Amino acid sequence: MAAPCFLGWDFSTQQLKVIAIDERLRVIYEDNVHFDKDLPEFKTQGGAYVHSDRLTVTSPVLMWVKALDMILEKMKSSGFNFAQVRALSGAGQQHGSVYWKKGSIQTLKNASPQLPLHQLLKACFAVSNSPIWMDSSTASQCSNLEKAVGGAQHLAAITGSRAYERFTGNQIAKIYSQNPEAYTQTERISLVSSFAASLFLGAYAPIDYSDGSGMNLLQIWEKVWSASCLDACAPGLEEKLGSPVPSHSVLGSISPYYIQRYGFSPDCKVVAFTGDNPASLAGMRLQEGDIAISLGTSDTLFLWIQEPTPALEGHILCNPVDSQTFMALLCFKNGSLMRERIRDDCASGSWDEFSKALSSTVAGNNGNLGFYFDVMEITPEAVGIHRFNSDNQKVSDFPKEVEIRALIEGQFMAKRIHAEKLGYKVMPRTRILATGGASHNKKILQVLSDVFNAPVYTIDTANSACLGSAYRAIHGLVAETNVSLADVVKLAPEPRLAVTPTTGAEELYRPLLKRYAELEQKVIYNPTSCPV
Ligand SMILES: O=C(CO)[C@@H](O)[C@H](O)CF
Repeated sequence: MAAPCFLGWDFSTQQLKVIAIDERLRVIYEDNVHFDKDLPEFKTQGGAYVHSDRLTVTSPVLMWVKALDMILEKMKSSGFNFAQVRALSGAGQQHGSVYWKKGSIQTLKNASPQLPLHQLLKACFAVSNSPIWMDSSTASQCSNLEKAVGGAQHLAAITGSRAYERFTGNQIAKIYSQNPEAYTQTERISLVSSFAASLFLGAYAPIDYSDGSGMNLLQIWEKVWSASCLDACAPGLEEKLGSPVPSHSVLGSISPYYIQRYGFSPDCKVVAFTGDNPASLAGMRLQEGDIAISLGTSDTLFLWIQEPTPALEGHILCNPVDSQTFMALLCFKNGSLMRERIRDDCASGSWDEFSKALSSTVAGNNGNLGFYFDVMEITPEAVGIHRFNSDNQKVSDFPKEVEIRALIEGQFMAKRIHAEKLGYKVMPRTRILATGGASHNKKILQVLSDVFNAPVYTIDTANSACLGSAYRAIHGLVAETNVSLADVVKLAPEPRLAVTPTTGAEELYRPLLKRYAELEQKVIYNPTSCPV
């Protein structure tokens, strides 16, 4: 009898990833399908289409379906034994939404194992290009929603966030107003996470509390849909969403399609999928007092919170591993794509040269500060590139190595400033847990450690959302017996200490952080006049 294993999936912005772990939590298989490279027929950039208005951003839903076909075929041809999979769970980029056309439930349920999913489902989506988290085109829907519930702070108090353009309720409202026929033709609306779970379940999977907290629709305290928010977005929405469930829920057994086509066991359980960031929290085994930083397409900061106070900035979500507590999330849209653009422009596309530039410039960059937002930034709302010299004078450019340090110091000072605005205190026991592509670069992590004056740890794999999903697959099988995720993952590799703060870092960055916060007020996007 093959040793049992557990699968974790991550339907992220740029790729689909899978990780298999055994009962001792050792990684026994990893694979991915990169959307741009492996599915060139969709012609995406970074897995998405940035539309000509520079605000609308979508991804083709059939690309995600075809990526799953491809990765399962890669696993099959590599001889992966699907029969050993006891349970699977997964993650999806948050806020994105999928619109299942009327009648699709039958196609899902009766999928013929002779055909790949992308052929079976090609007529199942009322909206072929799903809005995703990088979209900033729903400002009018956001103001309508806030007005309907009594203002931004009220909406934050109910749903954990004020209205954000990328949040799903506002995206649904836009589709309802601009494409009413598609909305009428829609029998089910999924998040990317619950859409992915539906593919494995062969039925519509429910939205989990944690990813559902990223929609401006869920009352995060009672964990039910807010009627006033639903009504403000579109009619008949509750029926299209279905009821939300705790993130550790076992949704059922895997669909017969996978048993017949790939040899999965009929006993393989599907555990609710969740958002990529909540799954990362599980993958990094975040504890209270830690700050987790996911350095991915977007840079995301998140912390474990017992008693949140929702604010006009950042987000409070239901905690994916303990539905009695919460997590706080701060998203910085200009993350790895911004770092890659500066690497290309200032370090001839080489991370080695990029790192050398960080080594050759002094901490604090002689007072030069920069704000780097190629796309409309979320935290704060600002766009464009803004450089200031040590006298706070705006300058049009920096020498290449100064530009590189200004980018990295600016990105991390913004994170500390906005985390402390959420009421987070960097304390002596604070650990920074870094994951994502840039967490492999020690020079970048050294700047992070110095700006926060805290040690930085990394986990063995940058795929924390994937790993967290595999951990949650195991946890789902025992959660009803009140076993905590921490108990389930105690055999997992400990986070590894990567760097500690340079002596004097706190004194050096304290005045710079103050200047950065003041200058940030000057670059905030003000639609009535062009930013500074
Ligand atoms: O918008 C975000 C979180 O609010 C991003 O981190 C997406 O989840 C990335 F997929």
